Parts: sequence; C-alpha cells; structure tokens
Amino acid sequence: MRPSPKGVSIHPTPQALVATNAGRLITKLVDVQSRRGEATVVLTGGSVGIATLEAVTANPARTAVDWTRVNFWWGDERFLPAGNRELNSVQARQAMLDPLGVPAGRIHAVATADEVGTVEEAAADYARQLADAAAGEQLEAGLEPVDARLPRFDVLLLGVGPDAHIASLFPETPGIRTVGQTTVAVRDAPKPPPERVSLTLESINTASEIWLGVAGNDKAGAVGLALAGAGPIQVPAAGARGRTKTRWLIDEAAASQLSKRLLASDESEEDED
Ligand SMILES: O=C1O[C@H](COP(=O)(O)O)[C@@H](O)[C@H](O)[C@H]1O
Repeated sequence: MRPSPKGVSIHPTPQALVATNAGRLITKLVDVQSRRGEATVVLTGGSVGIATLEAVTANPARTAVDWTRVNFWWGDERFLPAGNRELNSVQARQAMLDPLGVPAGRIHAVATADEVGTVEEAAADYARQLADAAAGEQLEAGLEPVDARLPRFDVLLLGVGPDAHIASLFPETPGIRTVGQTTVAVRDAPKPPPERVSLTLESINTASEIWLGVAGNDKAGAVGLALAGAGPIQVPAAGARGRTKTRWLIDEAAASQLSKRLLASDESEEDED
C-alpha cells in the first residue's frame, strides 16, 4: 500500500483492496466484541461490497469473530421479490451470512416486494425495525443512543457508483435531500431497479465508522470530486462522515483522479492500523 492522504488507503488491485478490507472488518469486529459483547454492521451491495464479504468468508481469521453476536443491517436495498438475485441481502447471505452461520434473528433485511405492497411501505417498515432495535438496545444493554431512532452502527460499509451515489442516494434526487427521517423510499433511481429503500444521509452519518470501498477507473471521477470537498447533493459520497472515522479504501484505478494537491498535502501519511 502506498502513502495516501489521511483517511485514504490506496491498494494496488481490487483483489488486494477487498482482502485488506475483509481483514480490517474482522479485526474491527473482534475489537468491538471484546469491549461490548456484540457488534453492529451495516452492509452495502455492489461490486466491492459483496467481494469484501466473500473475502471475509475465505479469511481464516473469521473464526475469531462470534458471528452469532453480530447484528446486520443494510444501507440500501433494491425493492424486488424475495429470492431475487439482485437483492443486496440475497447476495450478502450467499457471500457471507449463510456460510458463517449468522442466525436469522441477527439479520435485519428490508421487506421485499412480495411482503409489502409499495416501496414506501418497505421504507416505513425498515424505519420501524430500526427504531425497535434502538429501543431494545437502550432497554437491554443500557446503551446511550446516538440517535434514539437508530441502533448504534459500529461500522457502515458503502460502495460508490460512477455517479458518486452511495447506498440508494443518487445525485440531485429527493433521496439525498431527505432530512428528518431515517429511511427513504426511492422511485425512479437512475440505476436499475428503479425502486429502492435507503437509509438517509443523516442515518448513515450516525455510524461510528464509515468505510467507502471503491475500485475501478469508472469511479475515479466520483472519488476525486468527493475527496476534493464537493457538495453532497451533487456528489453524495462527499457527504458520508463517520462520527469517529471515515475511511476511503480504494484501488489505484479509483485513485487516479485524486488531486495532486491532496496527494502532496502535509496530511499524506501511511494508513494507520
Ligand atoms: O446499486 C447499488 O450500487 C452501489 C454501488 O455499486 P457498485 O457495483 O458500483 O460498486 C452500492 O453501493 C449499492 O448498495 C447498490 O444498491
């Protein structure tokens, strides 16, 4: 890995990127579990997101995590019938949740299109699931909430689209502008399928750590703009900010449009931990 701007890790290949991300996730979960007993992760769909889960499953260190005590949520989901292979939850189950034996009660998926009638109902149901989990966490574990409507998210994984979308928050759309609610129903998404459910940006930013995993030349413009400080309505990825840490975990191709100023900045350093 080469020296990078603060908070950015640049890996030579997508394979190196996902292998390293998987190792980081395992280490993070071991750390949170040793402090708190259980941990909560928000998953993403997309190329790097799912490959990272496959790499966790393949990593011998996975056995250091108690997978029966990790809670899983999603940053977004496509509104499709149960079992559809385009569902982020179906891909995650196949890549990691099923092979690692995560109990069903720890998996908090968005309702599918055959469970509820509309994408708005699915978004409302997801908000209720989140609020119920938050209430349970406060009652049972006595955890001080970051936001009373949401459980505590230890790590929230995000992919970034070529248009700089994160979760299902696309540039210049109502979803990225939504405030005052934890989830949002998305219609007319520019990337298929058009109907989706997403956490809002304010929900995403309650996470302790946000890790943006990005690979490929087609994402270089989005990464360059986000790290140059663009506005979140035009460049949603620019708006993701973890409470304690925001990590950009990217490959050389995705880093190819980072500004020279950023790469040469005094903040340039070897990535910590
Ligand atoms: O549709 C989606 O796309 C993004 C990015 O996916 P990628 O394949 O371009 O990496 C993903 O983060 C999101 O969860 C997913 O629903």
